Amino acid sequence: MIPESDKADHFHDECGVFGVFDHTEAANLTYLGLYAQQHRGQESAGIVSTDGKQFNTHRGMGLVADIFQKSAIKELTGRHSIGHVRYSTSGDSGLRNCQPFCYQYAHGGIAMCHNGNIVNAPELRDELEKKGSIFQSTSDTEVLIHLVARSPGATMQDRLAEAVNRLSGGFSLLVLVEKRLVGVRDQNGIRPLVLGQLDGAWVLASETCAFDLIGATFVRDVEPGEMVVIDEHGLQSLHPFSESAGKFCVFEYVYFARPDSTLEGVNVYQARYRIGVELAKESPVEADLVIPVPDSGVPPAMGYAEASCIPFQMGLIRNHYVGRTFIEPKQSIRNFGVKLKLNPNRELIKGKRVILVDDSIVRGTTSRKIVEMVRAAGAKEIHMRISSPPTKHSCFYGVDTPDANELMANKMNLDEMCKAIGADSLAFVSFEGMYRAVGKQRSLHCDACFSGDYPVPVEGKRSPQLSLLHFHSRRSE
Ligand SMILES: O=P(O)(O)OC[C@H]1O[C@H](OP(=O)(O)OP(=O)(O)O)[C@H](O)[C@@H]1O
Ligand SMILES: NC(=O)CC[C@H](N)C(=O)O
Ligand code: SF4
Ligand SMILES: [Mg+2]
Repeated sequence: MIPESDKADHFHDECGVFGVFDHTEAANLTYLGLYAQQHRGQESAGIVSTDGKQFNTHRGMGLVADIFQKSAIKELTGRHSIGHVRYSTSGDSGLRNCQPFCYQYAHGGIAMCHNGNIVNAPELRDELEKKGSIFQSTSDTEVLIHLVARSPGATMQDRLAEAVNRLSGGFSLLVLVEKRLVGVRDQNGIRPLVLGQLDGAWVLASETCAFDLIGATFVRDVEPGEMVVIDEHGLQSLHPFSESAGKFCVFEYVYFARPDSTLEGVNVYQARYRIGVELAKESPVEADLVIPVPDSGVPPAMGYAEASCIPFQMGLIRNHYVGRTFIEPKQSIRNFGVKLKLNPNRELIKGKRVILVDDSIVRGTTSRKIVEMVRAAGAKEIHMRISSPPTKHSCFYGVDTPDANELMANKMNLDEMCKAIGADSLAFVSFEGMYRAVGKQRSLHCDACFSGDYPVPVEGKRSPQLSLLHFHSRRSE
């Protein structure tokens, strides 16, 4: 298990969901859909399937390929299935909080999973416990299941709509009942959810890269505030929430989503590349090489290099067989972890003025180490260029982030940050440049971690990470 104190070193990927209705290979497809979305969460994964009567569940800690052996998938019978890869934001990362959750209630079996964060989950849980609810986990998802179970609504859609209307936060969720698959995107559409078709069956996923792997056709994004209900009669689109034009997370384009995904009509790779172009126009500097910090820095560095007519070179080589830096247990080892993961190519760098391009500076641990390594490899000058505005605030909508006071840009101005990471110059793309590159109006996006403008109120909230745990340990003191 990942020690909680060490998890929030960077902004980390969120969760990924996948669902399929009425396909002979439902569980296999879900396995592949999760496999393609592994980048969105590596702590745990799970699949629930049903034949319309009985529900089957398999969940485990770790990576999709390790959790699901052939035998486990064989047990996941039935033509309908949902699955989840998790990076925790509410509740610890243990097995009890793995998704999907699957329960029996007054109306039969119900399974549920989501990507996002229910900001008012602690308050709702408190209220539910006072009414007698007993929880098996510390996850925010379980709060929603209780709300659905207690709802007096006549149909599943009514019960779910009533429950979801009580939630505050950002979430894309999948619900599987005996003969229905439901996908819901919160009214701001903060987290992604896409709809596709395969062999006549409907599929839902966080990102289109999941459809590419299984050969499904992308149909459309689920709209902000939309509930799609899929059953034997087809797909029904409902809008049970108050209208909103949407506030899709702009960080999906900057970092979280896979570059080969297209979300809300924008290809992620192209958006990143164009941010690099904007960055080069806004913050040019004379240099010999443009070097990306792999992997996330590659597309913006390519854009920067093209726009500035400075050669692009892979001056930092990444070892892809090393675990992500955030799972290292101690600060001393974590620093060592950066060296394990990235190694400068001395022959390229020696005596050169280099521009390093990365997507974000969060705590600054990575950037500081990289600048140090590149300097030690003989670089004459190091100019750091970042393809997002300074990250000054925590995310409360499904992304694991450090407390705001641990974010470098929250405490320091540009000059201080430049000094702290040891670069010769430092520049971030502007909000205008980022949105020009994305090609959408700023008002259609959440950019709270850069601007502090939270589309859903978060007053009085601590870091979203472990909010439920903190809440409960405080209460038991
Ligand atoms: O605030 P810092 O400590 O400087 O960290 C920021 C870096 O961490 C993340 O990359 P990560 O190493 O997780 O790998 P990735 O780019 O391949 O996802 C992010 O993309 C930045 O590159
Ligand atoms: N990153 C996420 O989307 C997490 C989903 C949910 N809040 C959990 O912690 O399980
Ligand atoms: S706060 Fe940042 S990471 Fe969180 S949803 Fe908004 S833009 Fe995305
Ligand atoms: Mg990176």
